[in-house]
Amino acid sequence: MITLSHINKIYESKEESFCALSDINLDIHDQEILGIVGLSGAGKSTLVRCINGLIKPTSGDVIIDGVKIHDLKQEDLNRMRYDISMIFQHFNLVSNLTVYQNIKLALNIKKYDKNLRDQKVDEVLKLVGLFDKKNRYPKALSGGEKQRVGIARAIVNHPKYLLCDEATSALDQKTSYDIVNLLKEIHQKTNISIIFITHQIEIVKDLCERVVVMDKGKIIEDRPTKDLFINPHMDITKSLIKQVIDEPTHLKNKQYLELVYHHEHVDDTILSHMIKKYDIDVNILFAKTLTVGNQTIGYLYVELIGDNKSKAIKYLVSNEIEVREYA
Ligand SMILES: Nc1ncnc2c1ncn2[C@@H]1O[C@H](COP(=O)(O)OP(=O)(O)OP(=O)(O)O)[C@@H](O)[C@H]1O
Repeated sequence: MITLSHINKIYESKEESFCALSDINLDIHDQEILGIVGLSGAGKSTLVRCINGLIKPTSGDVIIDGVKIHDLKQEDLNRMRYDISMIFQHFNLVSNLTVYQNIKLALNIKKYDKNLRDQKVDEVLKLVGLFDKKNRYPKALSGGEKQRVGIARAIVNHPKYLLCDEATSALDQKTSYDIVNLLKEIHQKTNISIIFITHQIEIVKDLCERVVVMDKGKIIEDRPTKDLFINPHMDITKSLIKQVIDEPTHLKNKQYLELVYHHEHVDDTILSHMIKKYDIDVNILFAKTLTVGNQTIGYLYVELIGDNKSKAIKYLVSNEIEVREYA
């Protein structure tokens, strides 16, 4: 388990001091897939660099499997890093080495004999689907293939934790989802913990069981993914989710209600009951479903017209429909 306890990070320069992380407290459990989302500048990269020991927090502790990593000697910290691998937005491959050699580099830190090395590289190449391209150089690979090499290099030593820093941000949508599916497959086969840092909440929705939202160096929400999509508490989370729902322009500057259907056994006739019971007219503006993990959430955008509007809303809420008013 990784525990972050009261982490603060202040960047000091001659001109100013800037607080990039403020009292971060977080437990990352073994074998979980955790998403860390936030807008640019929220502090995500600083946080990930504290976790892998690349930067030292100004105060607070990073505790990995019971060990405070910033108290370790450099040699012990390096050994600890075998357990924490990382993949990057721009892949960080060595351009004058082949795919095979890039992956083999990661094995140089341990004393494997040549046969075992070849076997391990071949195993991960098959897992990421690049066995037939092992002798290519990075310039002859697509972005998605480069990231597959990055993933293969990161997992070849069987680390316990995989940190992904904006790992899909440089890829198109289809390739991003291919990488997400590959990470899911690796998680299933190896039980590695995955910490996925991104500004793309749509990626997190398919990959992660739990999501932490950061803003201005603080954690502002830490929730199971489905709960976050059903009932986001903070404005930043709401606006991130709205981007995924792709609200049409005709809703801008209009008063409307967002009805969120999430209960598995929600009764489909609730809306028509409400219309009859409270003599309400409903104008349906827009509808959308989102699949979060293996569950579907329905979003319905409506105007309610009638004298019993507030009673009608109470009726919807009592029937397990989340209702949010937008003006
Ligand atoms: N070395 C540094 N010196 C001073 N300020 C820094 C330094 N590194 C980062 N910052 C500041 O800390 C804040 C958080 O930066 P960080 O890179 O962690 O955010 P982020 O959420 O990863 O953003 P992005 O998604 O754009 O990479 C930013 O305001 C940034 O300007």
